[in-house]
Amino acid sequence: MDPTVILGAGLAGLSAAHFLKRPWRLIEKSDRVGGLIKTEVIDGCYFDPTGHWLHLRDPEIRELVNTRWLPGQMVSIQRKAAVFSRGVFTRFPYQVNTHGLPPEVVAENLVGYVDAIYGDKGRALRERDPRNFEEFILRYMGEGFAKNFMVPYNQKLWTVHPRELSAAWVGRFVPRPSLKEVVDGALGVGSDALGYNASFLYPREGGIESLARAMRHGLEGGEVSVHTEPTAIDWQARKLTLSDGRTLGYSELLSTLPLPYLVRLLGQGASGVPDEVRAAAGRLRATTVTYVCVGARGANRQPWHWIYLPEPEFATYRIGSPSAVYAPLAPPGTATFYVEYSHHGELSPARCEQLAVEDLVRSEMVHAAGDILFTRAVEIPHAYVLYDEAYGAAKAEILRFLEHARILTAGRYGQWEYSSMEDAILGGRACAQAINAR
Ligand SMILES: O=c1ccn([C@@H]2O[C@H](COP(=O)(O)OP(=O)(O)O[C@H]3O[C@@H]([C@H](O)CO)[C@H](O)[C@H]3O)[C@@H](O)[C@H]2O)c(=O)[nH]1
Repeated sequence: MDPTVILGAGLAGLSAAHFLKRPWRLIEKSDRVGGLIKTEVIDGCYFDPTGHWLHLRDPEIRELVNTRWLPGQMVSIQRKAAVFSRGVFTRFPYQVNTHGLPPEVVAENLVGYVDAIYGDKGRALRERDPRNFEEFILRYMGEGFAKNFMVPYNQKLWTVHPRELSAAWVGRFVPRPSLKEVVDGALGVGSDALGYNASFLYPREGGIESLARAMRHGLEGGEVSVHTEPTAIDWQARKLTLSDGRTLGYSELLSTLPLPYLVRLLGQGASGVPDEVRAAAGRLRATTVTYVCVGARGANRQPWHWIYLPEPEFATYRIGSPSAVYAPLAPPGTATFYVEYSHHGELSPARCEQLAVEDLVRSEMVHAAGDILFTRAVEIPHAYVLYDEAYGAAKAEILRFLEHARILTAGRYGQWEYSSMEDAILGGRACAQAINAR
């Protein structure tokens, strides 16, 4: 019998292989498994593709990570994140930590919040569901928070105005503060533990890629092929053509590849895809993120694990510091950073490296440009999926066809969604369980 074929050996693909109870074949284009769970070492400094901190909620996944995949090798870290705005650092999340900002900004945020939640001004929005992300912000935070943080920050992150996005992705990721939290935060007596990532896990050694390596090491019942990718999928014949020219039959197919790319592969197979599915794939959009890995002379000047930069004077939306999160990620006397740039179309690596140096110095994360030891820009092609007007219907059209073609998808790219590492592991598990039950 042909194996279950899994396309892509990121977390979702590795997880599916782990949970499958039938023979499987895992196909990965790159030279190693992990997808974005990849750690590069530059001059003794460890860099993941931006922040890859594990927040685990599912008991089975927590148990697997802590006792099977990386037993005794995870460190637990309390988040220290901040916002840099109006020349001061305030703690993350902005909406419950405004103490320290200029008083007129604090007042604008507070008055806007009270108006939105209790006042006449917010009544219309309170009486219906938000039609877009801007309305969500205004409904749950008010005009001050919108103007002073949420709109400018999210515009940079998503590359489009929040009114062009729905709020379908916000879930646990965007805190909706209570009055007490907002007031406590304005007075500087709030809790530091709000939000989904108040604490997180990270491997003691080897960066986040250790997790992918450990998952691969524990796999049984199948075969991993790296340096291999499909060039066409014939869904009626249940066959893939591979980059080396061979064909591979499958009994079940699970794809974790970016959804538009999967549609293209199906279009290149003998069975083809309907025009409307191809058109739907063309309507799916995502941002590209270029992050710049930076090493700087001297210890970290700031304690922050990462900072958010809402103001347009900074081209970056967020700067993170692996060495601040976990000191062994850099040699003693070196501070490391990832500086993130979101864009559509061309933004050259050289330009990002130049911007990163300017942004690091102006945000006071690094003392002077002369302290920079190295910069290296890396591009993530589909970093954040855009939940724009086309998103819901286009994705539904594609998923309907995939169901008809009996192809499952999982993961941030396979499901074309905004989600966490744990969500990818859970998605892989759900698909494996569905296949096991067939
Ligand atoms: O003060 C703030 C800052 C941001 N937001 C909103 O929260 C949304 C989510 O932000 P974040 O958690 O940073 O999003 P992301 O999915 O990119 O998070 C990954 O990166 C790390 C870490 O944040 C940086 O390394 C995190 O652990 C990962 O899951 C954001 O879109 C803002 O709209 C806010 O409400 N208040």
